[in-house]
Amino acid sequence: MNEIQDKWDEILEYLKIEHCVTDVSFKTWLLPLKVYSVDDNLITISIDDKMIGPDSKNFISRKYGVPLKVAISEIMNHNYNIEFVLKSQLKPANTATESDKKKNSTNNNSCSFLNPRYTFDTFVVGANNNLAHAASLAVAESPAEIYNPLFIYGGVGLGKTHLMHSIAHYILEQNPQSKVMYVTSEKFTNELIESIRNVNTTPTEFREKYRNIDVLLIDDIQFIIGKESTQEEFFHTFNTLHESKKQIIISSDKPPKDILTLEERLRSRFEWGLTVDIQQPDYETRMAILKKKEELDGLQIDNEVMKYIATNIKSNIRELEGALTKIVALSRLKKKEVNVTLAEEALKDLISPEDKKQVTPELIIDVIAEHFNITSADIYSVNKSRNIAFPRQIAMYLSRKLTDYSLAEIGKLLGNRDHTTVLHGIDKVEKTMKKDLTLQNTIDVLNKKINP
Ligand SMILES: Nc1ncnc2c1ncn2[C@@H]1O[C@H](COP(=O)(O)OP(=O)(O)OP(=O)(O)O)[C@@H](O)[C@H]1O
Repeated sequence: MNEIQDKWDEILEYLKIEHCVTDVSFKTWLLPLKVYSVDDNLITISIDDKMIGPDSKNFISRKYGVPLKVAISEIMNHNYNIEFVLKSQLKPANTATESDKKKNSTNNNSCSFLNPRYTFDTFVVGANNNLAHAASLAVAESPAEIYNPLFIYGGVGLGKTHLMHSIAHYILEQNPQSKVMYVTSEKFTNELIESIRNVNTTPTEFREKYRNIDVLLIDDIQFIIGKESTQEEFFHTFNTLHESKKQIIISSDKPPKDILTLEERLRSRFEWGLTVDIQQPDYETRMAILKKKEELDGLQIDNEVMKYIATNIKSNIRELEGALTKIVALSRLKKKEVNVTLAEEALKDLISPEDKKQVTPELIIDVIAEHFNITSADIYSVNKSRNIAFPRQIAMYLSRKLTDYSLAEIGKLLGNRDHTTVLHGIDKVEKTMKKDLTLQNTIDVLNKKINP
């Protein structure tokens, strides 16, 4: 096992060169593969399905199964059989290799969550985002030298987080020692609240964590609006980092001048560097983004279907990508080929004539799933593990608060549960919120995401 693990990077590198795998595909498909176990002649390889989706297993074994076997045999001088398993189906204790564990412990304070798919290579540049892209790349190449802070703003789902993660990946690739911290403003607020209450950390530790770094990326700053102590703390964090010539990158849904309730001293600081925006993509860019997703997901979709999606979904790239995923899922479910008729059926709820989004439990569930980094299917399922059960209870609570659905209807939607289960879920969230300020903050953020 150890021998194979030691040579794993070499095996992947061999495969990359021998099969002319592009950098993007290599990062997306091969780097997340880890040796889980070696039993006699069988190597079990885990796939990080949370990062690249459960469908990736078929694709990876079809496309890379044989080349990987050959690469192992070349480097190890021995023939092994291989099998792929999804990481989510493994016991947590077994999933991390020793080197993973080491990496996690040393990187604890930096980028605990960076999506490996969000890199400059996978970011499609169009007229709507070329300035934001160029500024982000410039900052990634020369942190704290040109634009400090870099302030990126734009509407929902237009690529702000993707660009921020790209900057973080790039800086870490160039300089792995660099202390890069990516955080949402919600997490920043929650950690501050916890530190004030001495839960998990103290105020001094909190300050040290955020002030002793080289690069701070703070996403969705609009969620600290109206939170006075968070604004105050962030003001001091900003000053300390800026004075010591550390790079700060901020994202928001609006430019600083339009964030009306933002304290003046923070607003003026946000405008010290460069402010760039991301607009809605034009038709050509939407097509290019769909093509990129098709390539990354190993799909082959009829061009007419791509045109149908790009013509009808204009304002949100997350929805554009989601539309493609929905069509593919429906085609698999119904065992029908992907064509425009199927696309019309799959997207009938998404493409509404008034183009006005209604708040429904389904929308609430999608937002919650994305927020907690689980899937909507998890929330609908019968899975009772805590990391899913609690977001499900939040879905019950918000569905009741924000829609006209009855307890029974919400229960039916959420895995055919009884109305008393829903009532219990709502009660649990309400009671927890009374004593837990971080949950109050999270619910507040979710509310704003659902009703931007
Ligand atoms: N130019 C692009 N090229 C490729 N993919 C993109 C591009 N812009 C956005 N995406 C994809 O669209 C999805 C949504 O993007 P992202 O999460 O970065 O948006 P956001 O602006 O941060 O949204 P929010 O306002 O909800 O925080 C992601 O899957 C991202 O990879």
